[in-house]
Amino acid sequence: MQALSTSTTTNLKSLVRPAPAPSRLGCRVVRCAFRPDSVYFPNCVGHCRADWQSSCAILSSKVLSLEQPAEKGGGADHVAAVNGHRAAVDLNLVPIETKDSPASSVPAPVPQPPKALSISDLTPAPMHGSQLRVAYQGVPGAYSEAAAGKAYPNCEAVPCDQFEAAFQAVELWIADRAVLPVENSLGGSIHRNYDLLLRHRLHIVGEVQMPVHHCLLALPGSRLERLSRVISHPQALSQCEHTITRIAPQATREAVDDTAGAAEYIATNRLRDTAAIASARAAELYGLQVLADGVQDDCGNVTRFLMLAREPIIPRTDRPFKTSIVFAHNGGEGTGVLFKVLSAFAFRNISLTKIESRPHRNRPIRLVDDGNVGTAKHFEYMFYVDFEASMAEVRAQNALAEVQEYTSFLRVLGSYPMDMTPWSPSPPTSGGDGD
Ligand SMILES: O=C(O)C(=O)C[C@]1(C(=O)O)C=C[C@@H](O)C=C1
Repeated sequence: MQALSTSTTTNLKSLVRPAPAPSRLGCRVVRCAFRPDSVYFPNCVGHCRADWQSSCAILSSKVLSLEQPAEKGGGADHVAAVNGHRAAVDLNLVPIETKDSPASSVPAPVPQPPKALSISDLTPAPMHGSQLRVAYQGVPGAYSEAAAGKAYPNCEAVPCDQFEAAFQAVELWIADRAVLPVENSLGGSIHRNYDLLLRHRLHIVGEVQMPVHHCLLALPGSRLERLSRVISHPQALSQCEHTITRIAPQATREAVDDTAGAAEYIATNRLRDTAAIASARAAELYGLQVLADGVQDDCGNVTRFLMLAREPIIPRTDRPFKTSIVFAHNGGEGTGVLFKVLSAFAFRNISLTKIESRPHRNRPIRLVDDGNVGTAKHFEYMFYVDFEASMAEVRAQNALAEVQEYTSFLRVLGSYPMDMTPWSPSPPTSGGDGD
């Protein structure tokens, strides 16, 4: 299957069924300060549907945690019930950019990526029966496709040419879920997806961690010493940097959209001097030979993927949960805000598993006139934090209520079960682990 592209999802907007809106009965309509184009209802929960859902998830979780023991046999996504009350933590504070997304920070691919799928090749999701459709970035054989299969066994994986297309596929009901990488143990964070999480209104409903075992693939008969070029996803290139320098020092590296797409490109264009870093499955799919197996720089190479949906899940307390938030604070509110935020978790014994900062695109720079010493410029940031607690827990609700006091906006991206599957590093093989 060819990959779904952003432009085709945009064209489909007029064809897909819009998400149902919350009832407006009895509510006063007000313009949102951050989003003048949007309306919200002061006596209802949330300024817009996604906020409303996040708030409802928290409210519902409070009801669950107070009134009844959590149900057994979790894992499935449950749609949050609406209870019509105002959230204790108001989550309607995030400015959303309305402009088209800027160009990716990833350098433009040198080889042409696989041709994007025409939208007419996809049936909109509401008609597709019982099989869950899961959008991922890449083409068949990509690690993200494998992650989609791990997250949702027996799903129909829907390839998308860009991360943004995967978000849109879910928003436009072409897919039911998206599975997207956010961080890798060697390459670090996939910043693009952090930015897109904020720009779009999907909810994190789960996570999966996948060991990533890379191979160096080329046309049958190719030789390592004759390679002039190695192409792959930028993350994969960075995860294999030292190994490739060691085994093919003469080869230049070029970034393309995904690992399996690199393999497909070599096969389609019969490129004898080029190799791809991709999975063994990509070698099988595109008829390539494995020149070196296990070319990642460390055998403990693992990528964490998030599962995204239109609806949040109701947080529970019968299994370990993680919650992801994003916040920003006003520069004028004094120093130590980050310290105060972190202490709100520390005092409640809540462990943080990740903290990430990204430029605050709506307000990138703060000017500070510091007495007679001139005007100082500070960069402004959005902070993303993952913590080990469920929003169904009172300590997490209290921590967030406190965080809200220190911040100018705050959004819960999702409260979801932690991936607890046992993991062991991939065995060392011919190519990798040489350092
Ligand atoms: O190109 C792929 O195969 C992907 O699924 C993308 C991706 C990533 O973005 O990190 C996923 C897992 C690996 O870390 C390498 C690449």
